[in-house]
Amino acid sequence: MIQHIEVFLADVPTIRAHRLSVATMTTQTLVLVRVRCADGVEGWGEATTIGGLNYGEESPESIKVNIDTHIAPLLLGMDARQVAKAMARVRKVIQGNRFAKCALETALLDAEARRLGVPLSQLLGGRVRDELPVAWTLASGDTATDIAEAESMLDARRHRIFKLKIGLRPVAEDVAHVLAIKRALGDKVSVRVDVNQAWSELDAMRGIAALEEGGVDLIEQPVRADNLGAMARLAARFTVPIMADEALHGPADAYALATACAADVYAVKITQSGGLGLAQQVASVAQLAGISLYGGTMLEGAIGTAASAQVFSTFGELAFGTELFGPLLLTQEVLQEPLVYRDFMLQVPAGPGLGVDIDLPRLQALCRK
Ligand SMILES: O=C(O)C[C@H]1C=CC(=O)O1
Ligand SMILES: [Mn+2]
Repeated sequence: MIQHIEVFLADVPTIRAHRLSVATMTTQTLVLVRVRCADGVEGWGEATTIGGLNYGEESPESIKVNIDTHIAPLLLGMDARQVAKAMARVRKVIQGNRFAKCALETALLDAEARRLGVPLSQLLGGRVRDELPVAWTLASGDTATDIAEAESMLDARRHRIFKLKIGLRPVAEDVAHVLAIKRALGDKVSVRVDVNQAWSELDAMRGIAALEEGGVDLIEQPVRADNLGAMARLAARFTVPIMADEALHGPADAYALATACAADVYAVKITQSGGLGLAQQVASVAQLAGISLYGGTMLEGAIGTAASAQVFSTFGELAFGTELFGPLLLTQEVLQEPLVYRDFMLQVPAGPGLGVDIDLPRLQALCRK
């Protein structure tokens, strides 16, 4: 039986300022959910988002208050082992709140997989890979700093895929910044850009032409999420793949984007999809439509990153790898044993449930009082 649900908000400083077109982050607020069951088993989930309300329509505070006030009461007393039934109840009466739903589904599946002594991926059909390629985001705002950071990641054999955050400066300046980095790093790396919706369609036509010419491998969400027409025209016009990120909020969007031929690649995120099963449905739609996959992040800490890894490990195709580097952007560890990154890969945890264990005293020390 589901006995207790608790939401923790922890403000963790980042290792450096992280500049996106919608926000500059110097701390990340981890939103963690613990579900305790009557049989003594507990599970954890994460609903972390980016930039308060700058990126999406759920903030850390709204997620906590909505779970505490509206969602937890629906779940308390239900059979903890019937995860699908519990989530069906929540989905029937709660509109939106995808991040909260994802965290709760994660926690329930973590608990059930621990009970069964299997990795969470086993409850999702089983994994087809045990490690995932991991991109790093260069977003210091300074070209030379970004190049030095990338070189050190290459030397440490941690990352060889780099995503550059652009869209804040004029198009010509952003293009010069990206191409300087691409020239400095050469063909041994993959350089990609994320515009976070900042460009008009005209900006995008100019910017993408230059980036494609300069050898950039992927263009993420160049224009507004709701402008599927522009996404489709850009995808048809350019050879460099166009990736949907903010436009993708679960299977219905995946279907609409596929129907509109509005993306070549999907950035699948478990929170944006509304849960682990729904993220798998997004992948199924992509597979049916011939769209490639990329495992995205909302810069979650270790719990959300482990949950994402469990899901992405089940994807048959993952042509563009993942960006599951969230914990590496944070100055504080919340796990007893950190996730393992080596040889440009994240090892998908193999133990029961999420395969990671929270260090509760450490987390509590970081939590808002
Ligand atoms: O993809 C986004 O828009 C959000 C996020 C993912 C990596 C990163 O640096 O920011
Ligand atoms: Mn993005």
